[in-house]
Amino acid sequence: MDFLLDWKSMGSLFATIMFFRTIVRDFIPTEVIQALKRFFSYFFTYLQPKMVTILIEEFDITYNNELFDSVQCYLSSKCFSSAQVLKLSKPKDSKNLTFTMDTDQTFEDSFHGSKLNWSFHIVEKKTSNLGYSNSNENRYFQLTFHTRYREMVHSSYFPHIMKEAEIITFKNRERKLYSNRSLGENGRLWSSVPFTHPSTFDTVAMDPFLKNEIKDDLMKFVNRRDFYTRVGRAWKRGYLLYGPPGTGKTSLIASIANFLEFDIYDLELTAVSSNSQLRKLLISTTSKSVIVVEDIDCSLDLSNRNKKKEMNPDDVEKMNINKFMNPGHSSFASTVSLSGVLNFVDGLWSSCGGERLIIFTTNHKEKLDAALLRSGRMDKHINLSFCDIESFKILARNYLEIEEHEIMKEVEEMLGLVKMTPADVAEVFMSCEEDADMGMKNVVEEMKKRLGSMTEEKEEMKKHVEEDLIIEENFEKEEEKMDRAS
Ligand SMILES: Nc1ncnc2c1ncn2[C@@H]1O[C@H](COP(=O)(O)OP(=O)(O)OP(=O)(O)O)[C@@H](O)[C@H]1O
Repeated sequence: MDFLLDWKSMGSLFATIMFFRTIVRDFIPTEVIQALKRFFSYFFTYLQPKMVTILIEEFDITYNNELFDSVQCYLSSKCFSSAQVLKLSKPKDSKNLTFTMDTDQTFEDSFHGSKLNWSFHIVEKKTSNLGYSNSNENRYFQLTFHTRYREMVHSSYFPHIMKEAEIITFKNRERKLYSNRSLGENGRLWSSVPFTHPSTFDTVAMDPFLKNEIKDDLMKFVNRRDFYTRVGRAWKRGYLLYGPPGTGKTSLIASIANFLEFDIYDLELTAVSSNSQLRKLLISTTSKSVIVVEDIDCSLDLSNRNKKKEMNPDDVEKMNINKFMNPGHSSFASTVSLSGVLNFVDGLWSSCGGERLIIFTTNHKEKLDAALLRSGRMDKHINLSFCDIESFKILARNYLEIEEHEIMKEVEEMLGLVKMTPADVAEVFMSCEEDADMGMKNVVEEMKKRLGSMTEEKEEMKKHVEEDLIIEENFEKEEEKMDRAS
């Protein structure tokens, strides 16, 4: 019954509509109907939110779209919380797993209170081989947002995405240790392995004040990009680490690279044949890198800037061929000059604005040319010296896991009498297999042994001096006798 009633009311409704439609058609002029239609269409369109859509394709006609990569990186760090289907991967050179959105997935981002909708799509390409990519697919991100956010998206949101992506990429990458020791192999100038040296500012044994000073200096350096641009200087800083062997120069370099999360370029100057090759190597360095030249005094004859190479190019060529045929041979002729090295230190050849820290190490600072040492080239001279009690305590903490010990006072007194490098102390501790008492006892014994041999050496020297004096006296007496006789 209800069913029948329903059908009846439907029929009467339909009849009423038809009746009104006829009245409207017959009695209202067409112009008024058109105007009403326009009004309603405008009214409903106005009520709907006005949206803007931006498409970010992976490849433009001729180039790889970097913004696509930035968006991908940015969204992969965000979409885990809300997207329903995600792809998981581990990119090369990255230490972290990466999530990416799957096809046709959507993600809502919010930025400064505005809602922004992202989706990811793949479509088949209609034309092929025109663009940068050889792939048959066109991958793109679609961003949809209200038109009132147009300006904000352009001026703030995209720059924010690019900055975030840069930070994420930087944090995710595996840092590299680059070395030019395999120069020439595989046609590459640098070979690289992930950088995993464990030395940090906590483990390196040195004066705590100096340590903090270095950290502050490094932080100031990396945060002063605008300053370097303003004053028109290359964004680089030069450190000279000097001191006896085994005092931690290499360990400090590793700590600095770990602290800044920079790559390390280990530049072997003796394997670089010319200034132009040095320039090529430098241009190939990436930003955020530490370029290290160890034992600069042994690398090249850098003591005199004006010294001219007298060898003619044919001799140089012959010697270099000889070196490659016989790697142990010492006659490899490098034409890298001091002025070439100074250009390198001055940042003249650095191709882009990224920050670079140049570190030279030497055991003999006095051998280096003053031009190399002046500030602006070597901005900071860091002296790493023999162990004092502060450095010793850091080593004891690292190797033996102790802060204090009953014979620490004796160690302090002994350190005032004998010279022990941190490497010497570390060596003794290494052999004690973390037995703190044995480590401390052995180190004191080692110091006493050294003190003993120092005393013996002194005695020996004293004896020699006394003998020389006696010989001299005898000689003078003989001369006097001969004078008197004549
Ligand atoms: N200051 C230090 N702090 C911690 N460990 C150190 C320190 N100095 C030396 N060592 C230990 O001694 C070893 C050799 O030190 P390192 O190579 O850093 O010295 P270096 O001054 O660079 O020597 P060289 O001038 O011979 O190259 C390191 O592996 C480290 O274990």
